Order: sequence, then structure tokens, then C-alpha cells
Amino acid sequence: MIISFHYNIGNQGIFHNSIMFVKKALFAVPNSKSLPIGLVARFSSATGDIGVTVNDKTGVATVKLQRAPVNSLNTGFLKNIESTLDSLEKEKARGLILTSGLPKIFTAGLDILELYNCTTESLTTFWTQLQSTWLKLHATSFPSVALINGHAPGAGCQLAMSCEYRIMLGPKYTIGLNETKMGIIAPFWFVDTMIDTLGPRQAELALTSGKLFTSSEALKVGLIDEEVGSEEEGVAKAEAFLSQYATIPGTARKLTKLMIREKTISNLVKNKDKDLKNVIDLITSAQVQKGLGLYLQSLKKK
Ligand SMILES: CC/C=C\C/C=C\CCC/C=C/CC(=O)SCCNC(=O)CCNC(=O)[C@H](O)C(C)(C)COP(=O)(O)OP(=O)(O)OC[C@H]1O[C@@H](n2cnc3c(N)ncnc32)[C@H](O)[C@@H]1OP(=O)(O)O
Repeated sequence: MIISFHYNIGNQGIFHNSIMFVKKALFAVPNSKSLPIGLVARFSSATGDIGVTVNDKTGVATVKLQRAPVNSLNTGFLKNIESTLDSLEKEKARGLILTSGLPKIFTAGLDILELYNCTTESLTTFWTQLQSTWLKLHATSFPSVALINGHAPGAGCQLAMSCEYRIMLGPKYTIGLNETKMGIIAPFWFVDTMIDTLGPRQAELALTSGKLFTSSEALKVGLIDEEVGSEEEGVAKAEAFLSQYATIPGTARKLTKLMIREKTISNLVKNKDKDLKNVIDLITSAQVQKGLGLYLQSLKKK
């Protein structure tokens, strides 16, 4: 017997920030004893799809990012991700597996079109949303795993580092904070997160060179925790990691996580405006705009 639920999202171009769990159908599946049981959802909008499947035995939600062609993070997509996390908190999810529904790409990081030819106003909206989505992901009350099933440059790496455990599909894809390669600077909270993940020595080497690590290099420096040969293996490892928390009291777990992350979180919370000003000053400068234009062209020329 399978119980299927669908999230029903109010959709006015972009999603409302609440998900209603609506029991849609109760149906029997003949001859199936081992089909996954769960809540299934698919969100759809011009600013990206987010597929959510919740295993109703374990309470673990698999969230699949899907914004073709490369899951680049624009304001609407970031807002959808934040709304999804809000809903999972509200529904008391027991764990998160964050992955991509696209082939080859986890996420290509920030949508460079949000940075190029932007206005101060549009950049403010975008950056404020990015800060807000990241804070939510970094501080989830439930344990989180990034199943990195494709490239994860820039903010793609940042999202992955904010999950508590990283499993990456090898050997073809790369991950890292590549901002300096683009002639820009990673924001201080990206830097803080990388230092928390790699330690200052490896973070400095990685950040100053804008290094994109292969999965085996990432494993060596501790940027990822496991490298796998297939998505199925990745899902099994993610579920195994999350299952250890089934017997750990949730509040103790959450408070411990927040204690460890508190410095990095409060650094951004206290300095949000300063961060925004830095970004506006840097990104709207003629020199950086020229560089971003050339970078976009180089991507399109390939
Ligand atoms: C004092 C200073 C203080 C503060 C700092 C201030 C500001 C800092 C802000 C900096 C933060 C930056 C974080 C980031 O995330 S920057 C973005 C990093 N990402 C990248 O560099 C990825 C670029 N893309 C790629 O390398 C490849 O596309 C990728 C490996 C992901 C996929 O390769 P593939 O061959 O599969 O696809 P492509 O043909 O390259 O791409 C397909 C189309 O998608 C477009 N594209 C790709 N990436 C992006 C992107 N990030 N944003 C927007 N669009 C993207 C690409 O141009 C192709 O478009 P079309 O040709 O189809 O039109």
C-alpha cells in the first residue's frame, strides 16, 4: 500500500512561502512490497522546479533542484529553496538530502545574469534573498546531506558546505569557490564557511587560487566526506548517514550543531548590511561588470 501526498503550492509566478500538505490519493499498488513509500511533491515555476520526496518511514526529505540548464541560483529559485526549507521545518522533517534533478550539474552557483548589468535595487533584492536562504540552510534543525551529483562551483559549493555531510559522485565533476578566477572576491561568509570546512590553511590555498577540486581532490582535503561511483550508492550512503540520528534526541543534536555554527551565522547576521554594501560596491564597478561580461561570453562560446 502506498500513500501518496502532494504538496500544493500557491503559485503566483513565484511560490508562496508555505506548503500545504494535501492528502490527494490513497491507492494500492499491486505486487509491490518494496516500492519506496513517501510523500511526493513537484513544484513548478518559471524560476525553477524543486522536487520533494519525503520518506514517511524515516521522515527524510529528498529535495531535487531543477532549474535548467545549470541550476543557477537567481532570486526566484533561491526563494523557492528557502520556502521548501521552511516547509520542511514546519512539517518536522527528520533529515534532508539536497541534490540536483539535472544531469551533470549540482548547481552552477549564482546566476551571473543577476550580477551582470544589474541595478542597485535588483542586486539588493537578489543578495538579501541569498543571505536569507543560506542562513536557513546553514541552521536547519534537521540533519542535512548534500548529494553532489554534478559540478558545484561558487555558490553551489557554498550550498554543499552548509549541509552537514557531503557525498560526491566521481570522478568527472568539480567543486570549489572559484570567485578569484572570475576576478571577484568570495563574500566573508563564504570564506568563513570554507574555513569551517577545510581549516584556514587549505581554505586559504583554495580561495586565493579559486580552485575547483575534482571529487578525489575534494575528498583528500575534506571538502567532501565520501566519493561514490553512482547516484544509487550516493543515496544509500546519505540514508545511512542520516539514519544514525534516528536515536539521537533532536533538540540536543540541533543545539550542538548551532553552537558549532554560531560564530559564522552571527557574523553574517550582524553584518548583513555591510556585506550588501560590499557586494554593491564591487559588483556595480565598471571593471567587475566588464569582467563579468567577458566571463559570460566565454561560457556561451564553448
Ligand atoms: C570586498 C568584496 C566583498 C564582497 C564580494 C562581492 C561579491 C561577490 C559575489 C561573488 C559570489 C559568487 C559566487 C558564484 O556562485 S559566482 C558563479 C560561479 N559559477 C561559475 O563560475 C560556473 C560557470 N559555469 C560553468 O562553469 C559551466 O557552465 C558548468 C560547468 C556549470 C556547466 O558546463 P556545461 O558545459 O554543462 O554548460 P554550459 O554550456 O557551460 O552552460 C549552459 C548555459 O548555462 C549558462 N551558465 C552557466 N553557468 C551559469 C551561471 N552561473 N549563471 C548564469 N548562466 C550560466 C551558460 O552561459 C550557457 O548558456 P547558453 O549558452 O545556453 O545561453
